[in-house]
Amino acid sequence: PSENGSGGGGERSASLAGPPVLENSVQKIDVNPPKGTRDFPPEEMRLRSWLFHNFREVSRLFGFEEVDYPVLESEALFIRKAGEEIRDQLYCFEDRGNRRVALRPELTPSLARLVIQKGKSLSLPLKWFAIGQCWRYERMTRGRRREHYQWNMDIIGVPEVTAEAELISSIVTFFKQIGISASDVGFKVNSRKVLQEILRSYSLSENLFAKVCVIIDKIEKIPIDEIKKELNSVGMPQEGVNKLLEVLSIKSLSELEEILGGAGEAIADLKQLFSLAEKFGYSEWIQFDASVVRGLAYYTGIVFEGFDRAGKLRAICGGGRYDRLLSTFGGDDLPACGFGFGDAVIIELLKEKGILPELIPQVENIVCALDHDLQGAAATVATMLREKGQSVDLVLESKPLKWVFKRAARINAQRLILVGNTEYIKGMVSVKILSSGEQSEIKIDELEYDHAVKEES
Ligand SMILES: Nc1ccc(Br)nc1
Repeated sequence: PSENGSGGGGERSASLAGPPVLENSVQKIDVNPPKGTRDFPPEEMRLRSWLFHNFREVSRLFGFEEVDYPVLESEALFIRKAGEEIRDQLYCFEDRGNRRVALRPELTPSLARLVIQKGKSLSLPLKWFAIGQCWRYERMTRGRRREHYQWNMDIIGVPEVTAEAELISSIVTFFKQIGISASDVGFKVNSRKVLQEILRSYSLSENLFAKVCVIIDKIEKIPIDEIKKELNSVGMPQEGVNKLLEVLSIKSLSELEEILGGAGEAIADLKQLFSLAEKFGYSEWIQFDASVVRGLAYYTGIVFEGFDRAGKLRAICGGGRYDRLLSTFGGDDLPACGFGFGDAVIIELLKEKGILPELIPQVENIVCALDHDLQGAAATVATMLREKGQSVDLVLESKPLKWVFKRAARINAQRLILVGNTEYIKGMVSVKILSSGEQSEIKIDELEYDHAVKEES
């Protein structure tokens, strides 16, 4: 409540009438963020900024351009009928214009929408990256988060597996850049074309494909009998189910080749990817795993996921080829592949490994007037330093020196600059290097000051 009293009738001073009574005495609001969401106060924001800086640095190294889209999209962008969890948990609602809208659960459909919108004006290949907040509405029974930030990298217009190899290389680069090695994490790599070839060999219709992938993706989350039941329920005959489950347990490409024969695209793609991995220098990071299909309906080819070798955490990142997504929105198909990398599991991994970065607030100068009538001079000194690119925490009110030193230590200032009368009239300020304690008087113009400090009137 403000000191001049607020609420009905004339102004009242607090001293006369006791604490001000707010009109309709508003109930204290809940100061926590909405369920499943996070605030980012300075310490947490430093870690997030560090993570995003590393995402951006790798994206720059790979020549990707940054893009972004509205967090709010038409619900239609995410309505897929393959039984995905991401669909069941869509954060959707009807807006005041009676439009069905949703907070985006992922970024790829927005990318597809923008590519269709831009159409022929785009010169391929596109290499776009984004870091965006994504949402889900999950019953809080599981107490899981409802928002996270995802780094996405996508290559549009390249049908060759070189695109997937490049994307995995970018993630390897990111891991190495933050101190994670191939002994900490790996990538499980597969191709959905394996499944496609099996469905074809049982002359099962292609529209089973997405649903079967979504079911298989749950293979480590629900009992195998449930998996079989769901596969049967979407129309897979028992014989096909058994063959499928047999293929999922294959451990090597040569074994896969025996089962599928050497003519299929699945084997060719996977062989090319592993050969490229050799050339990129990240062979030790990847392994074939026939059971990996990922849970998004639109993947059509190579899929991969980053995992922690200790087996304690959920997938760190995941991605793959999605050559048919654009046509599901009425656009002309373009070859496409990409990945999503969330901001949560990676932090858990860094904590597990004990390699979270130590991020401290940093400011070069704290400037303080030693008495109130020098506040203007202090502002002038601060401005001069800032114009030279120096960061300054300017003390904005009269404070005892003890307070100033305490604040200087808390914000980790490198230099304390005191504007005091005796020095000031000589055009000087007192400078203390806080790490060494070394103190000296410096001419203000030697602080790279480019115009005379005008006498305070
Ligand atoms: N898709 C999605 C969105 C938000 C969170 Br938290 N997790 C997954």
